[in-house]
Amino acid sequence: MSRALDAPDPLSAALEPPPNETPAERWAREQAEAQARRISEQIDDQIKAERLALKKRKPPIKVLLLGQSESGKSTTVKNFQLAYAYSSFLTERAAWRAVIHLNLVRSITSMMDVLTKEFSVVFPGNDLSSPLEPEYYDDEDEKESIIDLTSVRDGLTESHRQLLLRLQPLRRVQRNLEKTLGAASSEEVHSASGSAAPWASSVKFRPREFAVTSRSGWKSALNRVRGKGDAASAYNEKVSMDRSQVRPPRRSSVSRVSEAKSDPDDVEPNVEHASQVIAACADDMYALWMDPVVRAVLDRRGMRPEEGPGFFLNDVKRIAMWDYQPSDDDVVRARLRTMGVQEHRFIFEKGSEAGREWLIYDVGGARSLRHAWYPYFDDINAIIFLAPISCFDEQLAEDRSVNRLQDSVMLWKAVCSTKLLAKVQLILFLNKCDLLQKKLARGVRVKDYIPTYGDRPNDAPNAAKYFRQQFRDILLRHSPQQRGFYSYLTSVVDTQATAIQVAAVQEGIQRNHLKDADIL
Ligand SMILES: Nc1nc2c(ncn2[C@@H]2O[C@H](COP(=O)(O)OP(=O)(O)OP(=O)(O)O)[C@@H](O)[C@H]2O)c(=O)[nH]1
Ligand SMILES: [Mg+2]
Repeated sequence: MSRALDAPDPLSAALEPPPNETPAERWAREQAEAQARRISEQIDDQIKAERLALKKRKPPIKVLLLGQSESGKSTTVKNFQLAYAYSSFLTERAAWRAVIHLNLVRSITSMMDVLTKEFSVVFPGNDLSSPLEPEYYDDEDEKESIIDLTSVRDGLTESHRQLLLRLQPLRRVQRNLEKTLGAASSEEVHSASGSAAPWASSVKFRPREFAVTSRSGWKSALNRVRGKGDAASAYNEKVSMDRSQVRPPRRSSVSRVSEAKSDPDDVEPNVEHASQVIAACADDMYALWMDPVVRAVLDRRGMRPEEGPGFFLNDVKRIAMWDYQPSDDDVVRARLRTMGVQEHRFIFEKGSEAGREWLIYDVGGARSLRHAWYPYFDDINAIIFLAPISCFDEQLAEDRSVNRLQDSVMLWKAVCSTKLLAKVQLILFLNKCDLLQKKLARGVRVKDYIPTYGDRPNDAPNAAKYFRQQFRDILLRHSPQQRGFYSYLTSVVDTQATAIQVAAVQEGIQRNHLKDADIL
């Protein structure tokens, strides 16, 4: 035992200063040791602070946007982006150009479809067939539809027929843009539409079981065209000097546009080519939209592009320009369908909630996509439910036997009565008030579609009040436990008015969340 104590301790031996250390060496060694100690203490402090911050970190507030297709959910997300994440809004803005071009072209081709039906086949293949060379057209379908335009009716004249002929290349542009942007750009409705609220009629749904979240949101569609917009504007700058010489797409100009296509090996349809054709068709698109005879035909057929999604015809000249860059308002009004469930992150930079993260989930509203909602119900703080109240006289695209307002009401009732959502704050946006106003002003009567409306005045304030009351009654009657009714009359394409409402909603959700967390 005494021998063991007498033996040199290997640890202290290792820490001992070297033998024969000079005073200068000793000073240097002690300085180095002090510095090492300081660094080690700093690291310890940092680790402690990080641990503390992790403990204190506020959990994100999660908000789910619900409502039928075209109710305005994604447009509401854009309003949140404008208010709280403007830099990410700006980053995406240029990429919306292709979507806006597609929206514009689709309005024109839908009008062309209606007008084409107005011409009947009287003399197929006679002298009135297309004045343009057959090889001008890109494919057989286009040739067929042209040859059918052989007579005139209802005030439509030969000049209208010529206009339609010159606009034919837009059909190919539409197909190419749809192909480039992917499934979200299509408004195609699948026949197997499903019920209003699939989770309410089935017991097989379990929270989070099938959750598939795309963090990128509409970015996946926009990313396909990102960068190409920049290339397009560079190219457009180059050719804009020559713009006065570019005629509407008669054979010569279209072939010139085709030649302008970047690379013969590039088999991908591309947005640059689309914008060349669109620019070349600008005057004809404008002429078609402004033509009183055409408007009368559309009116008779009950077609109102100005009340539909992605309406840009009033801005055709600006949007069809070579160097067009979307404005904030253009982006808000652009229509791109949501597929699946998309997550948007916001981090608040100012105020007492600085650093708080918000997750906003935007869902696809078509009936066939609603089964994907349920997995998000178990872990959510608030739901913003969008009910477009201008749709009282319209049918669901996915099931023509169902009135759109009726579908919203069924959906609201299902959301209110879902037990899993009993404690979730519900905020109702009675949306598209601007369209409601226009519709009633042109004489559409609510009571013709909603008999219970009775003889109340047929104006927007009274109709909105009545609809609000109906939604309120459902919430009170069907909620599993008592909860407040928060509602807003909105037109979410009006970014100024919506900014105020979005701020109120954000504050309301936050207050409710803090109250729940027993902080207030
Ligand atoms: N005039 C008018 N148009 C609106 C309003 N809200 C939305 N829109 C337009 O309606 C179209 C559809 O809006 P979205 O926000 O894409 O609809 P959504 O609910 O996300 O639709 P899905 O993604 O299919 O579920 C867009 O073109 C919007 O610009 C509104 O209050 N007034
Ligand atoms: Mg959407």
